Amino acid sequence: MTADSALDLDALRSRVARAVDDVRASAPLAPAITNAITMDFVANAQLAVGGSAAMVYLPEEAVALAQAGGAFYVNMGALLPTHRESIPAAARACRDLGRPWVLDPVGIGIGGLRGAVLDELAACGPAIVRANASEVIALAQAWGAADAVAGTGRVRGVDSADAVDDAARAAAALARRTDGAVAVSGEDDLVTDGRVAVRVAGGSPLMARVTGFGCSLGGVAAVYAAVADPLTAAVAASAHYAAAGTAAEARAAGPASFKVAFIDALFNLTAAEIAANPLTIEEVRS
Ligand SMILES: Nc1ncnc2c1ncn2[C@@H]1O[C@H](COP(=O)(O)OP(=O)(O)OP(=O)(O)O)[C@@H](O)[C@H]1O
Ligand SMILES: Cc1ncsc1CCO
Ligand SMILES: [Mg+2]
Repeated sequence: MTADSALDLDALRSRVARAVDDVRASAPLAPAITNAITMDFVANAQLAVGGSAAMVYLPEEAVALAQAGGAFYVNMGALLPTHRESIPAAARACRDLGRPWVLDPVGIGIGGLRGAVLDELAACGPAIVRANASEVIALAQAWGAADAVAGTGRVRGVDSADAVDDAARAAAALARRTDGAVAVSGEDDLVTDGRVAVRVAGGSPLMARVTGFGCSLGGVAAVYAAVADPLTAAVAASAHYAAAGTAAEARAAGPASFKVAFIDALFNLTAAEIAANPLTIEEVRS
């Protein structure tokens, strides 16, 4: 491994620290179509890391914000009829503008509308897919990116039924299919561009006891995608979340106070502290 190799961990940490500084210096707008359950958490997390938030429902407004923003976030958590038009419209606008966008295919497999929308998104190349293990496996299968995968890809509502390691092959295949990055969340996160796999440790089990940590992580990944390449942006978001989760756990009495301490930690951690979060990097063997 050489000093300037893509596998060089010090270089990756430097890119993460620079992304943190760049977001705080430029406050990029990362507009979102996202679910109403966790919308408040998504917007507040985007603001706490230094970005800017704006949520819309309507197709025309989604296209306008795709033009105005540095990157766009699409979260399919709880679909309404308008999302049949607005989500593909936003994704197509981003593709045509060359604007990075982030997809969280929450609850893939529930009902028919999600499948119809995801079929249209397959041609729009998300810069980052951010999801839990079962959702990553299911999306890789839906988009024809993985023939033989471990795990079930069966989502239990919006929670994962699979471990992060079970989604590793599907994530790498999906990243090669989208020519972007895929971030699988869980106890340790796995971020891959199909060539390298970065593991992000740290965080807290309390992050799974509050709804919206994954949704808001996707919104923060979009903020970082406005200033950095997809792999760096996804690692920066996961490392920022893990470091903030570790810090917040030390102050929390339970899930509610943990969420408050977590948003404070997103805001207060230094770029060096975020870049120092436990990371490993390895080559993907296909
Ligand atoms: N046991 C754990 N230990 C450390 N970090 C965790 C743990 N469980 C989840 N996390 C972290 O919580 C965040 C969200 O991951 P999770 O897999 O719970 O997302 P999700 O299921 O999509 O969440 P949601 O749909 O509720 O928004 C990630 O940053 C992940 O690293
Ligand atoms: C609980 C829940 N239901 C639909 S979306 C969502 C937020 C976590 O994904
Ligand atoms: Mg989720």
